Amino acid sequence: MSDDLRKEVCDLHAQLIRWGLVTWTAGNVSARVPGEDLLVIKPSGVMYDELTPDHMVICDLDGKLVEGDHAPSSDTEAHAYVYRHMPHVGGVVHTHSPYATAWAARGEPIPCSLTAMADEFGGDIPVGPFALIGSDAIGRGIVETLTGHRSPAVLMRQHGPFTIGTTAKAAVKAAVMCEDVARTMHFARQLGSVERLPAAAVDSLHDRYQNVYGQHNSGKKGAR
Ligand SMILES: O=C(CO)[C@@H](O)[C@@H](O)COP(=O)(O)O
Repeated sequence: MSDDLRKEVCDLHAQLIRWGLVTWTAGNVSARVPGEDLLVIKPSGVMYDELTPDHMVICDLDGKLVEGDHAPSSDTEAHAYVYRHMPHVGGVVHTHSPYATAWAARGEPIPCSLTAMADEFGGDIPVGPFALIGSDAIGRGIVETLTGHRSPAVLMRQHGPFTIGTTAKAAVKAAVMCEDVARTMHFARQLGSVERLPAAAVDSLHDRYQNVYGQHNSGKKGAR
């Protein structure tokens, strides 16, 4: 198990704090261990400013602890279920970011009315079913909702956002962008009615952003 992956997952937890996506110990980030039926995730209930790479625990894809001195995150089984059923997913994130969680509290999908939503989500951000914590029920809801959907984010009803990505960094980015558009759409809705973008525009914007935007063609590393 590479210590690099433990450090990467630990550092990504700091991004949840940086972008205001979590309070106290809420939220979690995991990464699939390449080539292994394993995942790396934070320990349950440990303060973010205490987290170190050594705190990160390794679990199998049934959510069972394989390596580590701490009990794994409460959401480990949910993350594990996603990895078992969505082979392209390399990272899963859960937050309680306030604006996205307010949409989840109402059980209302965020309508795709912004070019930024078309770029990152390829359409609305959908709502998944309410599910109790501590089993794979949340994972089932994530997979049911996101399978066949372009969005990397799902608002689990009356709970909060979960995001997926080909890497843990991509899943964190989706969580950051989910909260950003949730906030903007909240203000837009407060001040007036909103209209979805035309489907053809959403397709064009999503394709450009996913395949052209940034340094795709320069061979240079970009933020992505
Ligand atoms: O919302 C939940 C569980 O889904 C919180 O308990 C979660 O955000 C944080 O739990 P952990 O500290 O990762 O066990």
